[in-house]
Amino acid sequence: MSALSVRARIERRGVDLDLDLADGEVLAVLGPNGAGKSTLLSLIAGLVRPDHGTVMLGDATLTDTAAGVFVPPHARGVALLSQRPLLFPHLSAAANVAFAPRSRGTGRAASRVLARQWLQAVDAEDLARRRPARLSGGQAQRVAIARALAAEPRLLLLDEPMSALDVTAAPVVRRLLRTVLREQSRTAVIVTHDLLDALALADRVAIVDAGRIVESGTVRSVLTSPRSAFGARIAGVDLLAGTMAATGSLETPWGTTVSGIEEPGGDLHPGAAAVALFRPAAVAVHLEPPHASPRNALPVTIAEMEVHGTTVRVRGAENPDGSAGLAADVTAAAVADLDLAPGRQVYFVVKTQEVELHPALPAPAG
Ligand SMILES: Nc1ncnc2c1ncn2[C@@H]1O[C@H](COP(=O)(O)OP(=O)(O)OP(=O)(O)O)[C@@H](O)[C@H]1O
Repeated sequence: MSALSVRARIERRGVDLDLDLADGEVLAVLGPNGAGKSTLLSLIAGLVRPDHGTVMLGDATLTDTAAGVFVPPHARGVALLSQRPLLFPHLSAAANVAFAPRSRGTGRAASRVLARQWLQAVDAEDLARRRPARLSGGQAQRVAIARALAAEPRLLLLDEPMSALDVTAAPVVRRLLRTVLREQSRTAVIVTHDLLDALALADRVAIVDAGRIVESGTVRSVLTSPRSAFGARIAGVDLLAGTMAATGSLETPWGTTVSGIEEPGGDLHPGAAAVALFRPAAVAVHLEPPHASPRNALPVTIAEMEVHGTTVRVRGAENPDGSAGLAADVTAAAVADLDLAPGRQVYFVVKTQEVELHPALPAPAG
């Protein structure tokens, strides 16, 4: 049985989500703005009702539209930590933390003891008497984490918990969350824009795009072998999506053919949805297509160029399907020799054996 299972559709938000989480698993949810990441958390926390669907926490049904079940947020056993620590301004840090056990019916004295323990666990004991107005962003977030944990949730939801913190406070809170999530084997879903969070905190990554989970896997697999445009962008690899035209050959919706090496056992029959992946460092930039060689020559209009140390990343304009333009890493000398500049038409040349072909999820209908 899954620790968490979500199948939920909300028409007006264009969201149709399907997700399972194992006990003790930490899932990082990444995706572009407006993709539906916060909506996913709201569905689990009970802040939003789906039009159709279910949310199960272990064997407890939290939402079931068909059966008319909707457990209110406070009774779900789920704690939500948001970007800004929503502490009660009129209560001290200790009283804020004690509020969680108090509202579950724990006595005043016992709640106070628990609050002290949780503040200790987040290294914020010395802040116990302070009101939120006198806490820094990082300190307030630590207190908010203590309060979330003091509620003894079965599931922790984190909505960009580091995004409102400055550069010195973010690593401290990230480290603290890592300790909390790992040592206590918490089950958690963390929405983030920051790949570092996924690397530091999560076992698995799910990528949400346009209201759907378009990719899910271990942090490593998504970074080394992404299947979605967003996954490719965060992994820093080039990705072209299309369908298999023949063995070892993918065709994009705009008619570009890319040859590559098929994933063994990938079952890439002609017509199958697939992605071609290659590294920007494997791309050479030419002014003319090289003839008669087993290479791909992809026509690209240069959109921008960025210097990274001794290499220059040449980024092509967006692909006709709206996906991110291809990137090539070339030497500064090559940029000078070829007189590369934004607006120039060039060919990105990449050897067949540098291109991996993998099965992809078909594009969502509608
Ligand atoms: N309260 C709301 N009422 C109606 N629609 C909403 C509401 N909140 C979000 N939406 C819509 O639902 C979709 C998903 O938004 P959501 O906030 O879940 O995305 P997100 O991935 O969290 O984005 P971001 O990274 O910008 O926070 C968007 O189309 C958005 O406009």
